Parts: sequence; C-alpha cells; structure tokens
Amino acid sequence: MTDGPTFVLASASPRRLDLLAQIGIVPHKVVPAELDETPLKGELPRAHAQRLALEKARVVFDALERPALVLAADTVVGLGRRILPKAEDEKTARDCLTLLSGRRHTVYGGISLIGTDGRVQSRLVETAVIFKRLHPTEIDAYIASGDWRGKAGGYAIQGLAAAYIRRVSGSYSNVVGLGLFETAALLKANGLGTW
Ligand SMILES: Cc1cn([C@H]2C[C@H](O)[C@@H](COP(=O)(O)OP(=O)(O)OP(=O)(O)O)O2)c(=O)[nH]c1=O
Repeated sequence: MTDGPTFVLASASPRRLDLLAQIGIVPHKVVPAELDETPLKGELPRAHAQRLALEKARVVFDALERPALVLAADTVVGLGRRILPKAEDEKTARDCLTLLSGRRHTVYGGISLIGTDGRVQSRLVETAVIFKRLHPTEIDAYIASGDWRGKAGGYAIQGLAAAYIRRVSGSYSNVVGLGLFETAALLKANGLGTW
C-alpha cells in the first residue's frame, strides 16, 4: 500500500483480506486477534457482533509497538434473538442449516476502526438473508462440500450455499465478512483509499 497511516488488519480471515483487496486496500500488517468468542449470557446477536469487533481491534491495537490504524470485524448470524455458532464440525453445520431452512435471518457485521490517536469508530451492518426450504438431501450435499467449515451460521454465501439463497437484502460483502461500503467510508475518513 502507498501513502497514509500504517494500516493493520486485525483478522485471521482470508476473506476479509480478499474483500479489502477488492477495494484496493492491502494492509501493511495482518495480525489475528486471539480472544474468546463465546457470547455473554443473554447477549443478543447485534451486541455480540459489535462487542467482538471492538475487542479484536483493541487487543491488536494494544499490542502494537507504535500506534497504527487498526481494523477488525465480526460476522454474526442471528436468528431472532439467537446467535448461531461458527460451524467447526458437521453436526453444528447441519443444525444451523436445519434452523435456517425456509427462513429469514439477519447477518450482523460489527466493524471497528481504532485510529492512530486511539479514537474508536464503529459501525454495525445488517443484511437480511432468506434461505429456500432445504430438503435433507440438499443439506447432505452441502455438508459433503465442507464449505461450511469456520463459517458463522454454517454457510458461506460466496460458495455453494448461493444455490439455496433466495434473497439478500442489504450489503452482500457484509455477509461474506466485511461490509465494504461502510469500511471504505471509515478508511477514507482516516486517510486511506483512493476513492
Ligand atoms: C455467513 C457467512 C460467514 N462467513 C465467514 C466470515 C467470517 O470469516 C466467519 C465468521 O467468523 P468471524 O469470527 O467473524 O471471523 P473469523 O474468525 O473468520 O476471523 P477473525 O475473527 O480473525 O477476523 O464466517 C463467510 O465467509 N460467508 C458467509 O456467508
């Protein structure tokens, strides 16, 4: 990347790096934020996404040798008041898809940017997603694909699951992992980007 402040992406997600590259941003550094992502008792999806994005940015900012611009995000699949887990095994992925089948859910994207002066700017992006009603054989096929691994809610809209998604209202990039419209505006306000 060229001019502007040193920019650090606080993420282990290759998707977030790809999404930033899509708008011409290549971080100087990528530093994963290690933290416990377990929801707090009674925490709602929206609050969870906001809290984790901020905590990820904060953990990485606090560990820097010298201040830089730090961006972090968190993607949460919310079904009503419920937070669906990140699928790390087949059973979890299957349970998620069964819950999402034939229903509308919301993908909450928390975004936090900490400026070189330590000032925090946060955004919350919401996208509504509607799955078709899934036949058990469709769920089986999806599980066999492995596409669900590590994904919030057990699916990835950028992969095979697109065949099952009837409708998306709002930011598509938010579902993939980082709302680009909101991120671009934040970065621009902090001296990055050529838009
Ligand atoms: C719903 C959905 C989620 N996802 C992904 C985006 C995120 O990587 C993941 C949600 O987990 P996150 O905790 O948001 O991110 P992460 O653990 O992958 O990376 P990090 O915390 O280090 O930044 O699910 C998709 O790729 N496609 C989708 O359609």
